[in-house]
Amino acid sequence: MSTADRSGRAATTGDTTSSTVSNLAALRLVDVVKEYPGHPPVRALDSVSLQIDRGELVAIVGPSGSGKSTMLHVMGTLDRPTSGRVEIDGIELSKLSDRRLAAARARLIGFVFQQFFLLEAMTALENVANGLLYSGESKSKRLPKAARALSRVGLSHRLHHRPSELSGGERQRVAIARALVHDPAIVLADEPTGNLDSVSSESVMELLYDLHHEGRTIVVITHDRDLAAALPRQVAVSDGRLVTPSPALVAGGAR
Ligand SMILES: Nc1ncnc2c1ncn2[C@@H]1O[C@H](COP(=O)(O)OP(=O)(O)OP(=O)(O)O)[C@@H](O)[C@H]1O
Repeated sequence: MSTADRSGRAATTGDTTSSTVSNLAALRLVDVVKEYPGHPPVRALDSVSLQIDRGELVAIVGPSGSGKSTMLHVMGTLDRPTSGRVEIDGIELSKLSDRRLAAARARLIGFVFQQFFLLEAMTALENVANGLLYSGESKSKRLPKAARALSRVGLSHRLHHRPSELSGGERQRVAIARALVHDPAIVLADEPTGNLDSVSSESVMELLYDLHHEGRTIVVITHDRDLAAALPRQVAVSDGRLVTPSPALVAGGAR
């Protein structure tokens, strides 16, 4: 699906019939609870319902221990909720087998992490092409797509550099290219500027903003209130609950 196909929010925003809400939604959490076992168990997410529409750039913001990482793991299907539903691009993921879930995750979601998670033995081009491994495409198709993704993030002059030969900001751009190369329904970025100096942070956030203007759906998880305040929508988390209700939920859209 093209980037343009993935977006298209503006035309129907405000119409909250359930079919329209589903068509608009890149991601929906419905009554999600996540408990970690223990004595007593820890309820890290407590009845969280949230809709993120296609083309949105959203900050999920909260202090340490509020449940942001747990939410990222549940949204990204890296961890299963104790109860509730997780839908991405209209597909309910909570009930899929582990094998199908891994395939859906690889197709639907792009991840960006604070620590970059690039492979040092590989060039930037190979690292980004790795984002297409699950697509089943041949290497001869993966490499030109990776080169285009690196060009999009301003790194066409660094294709054959290894991560250690790149600056922190450039490494994060490689990671963003890897997250985008398979045209995911949503990009989940966990503290994407957490390891960067202020200049690199600003330029990575500008890139995320540009990608949002091109129609990408991006969720930024952060503890940084200033960074969150600069994004078009903020969802605040406190003690595992949403402090700011999603507008779609207020309108009765997601239940
Ligand atoms: N594996 C686990 N087992 C038990 N409790 C956990 C586990 N992981 C997280 N928790 C608890 O769940 C709550 C939410 O943790 P989470 O890591 O999601 O918060 P966070 O907002 O991401 O914090 P930080 O910004 O410090 O990373 C915390 O009270 C934490 O102690």
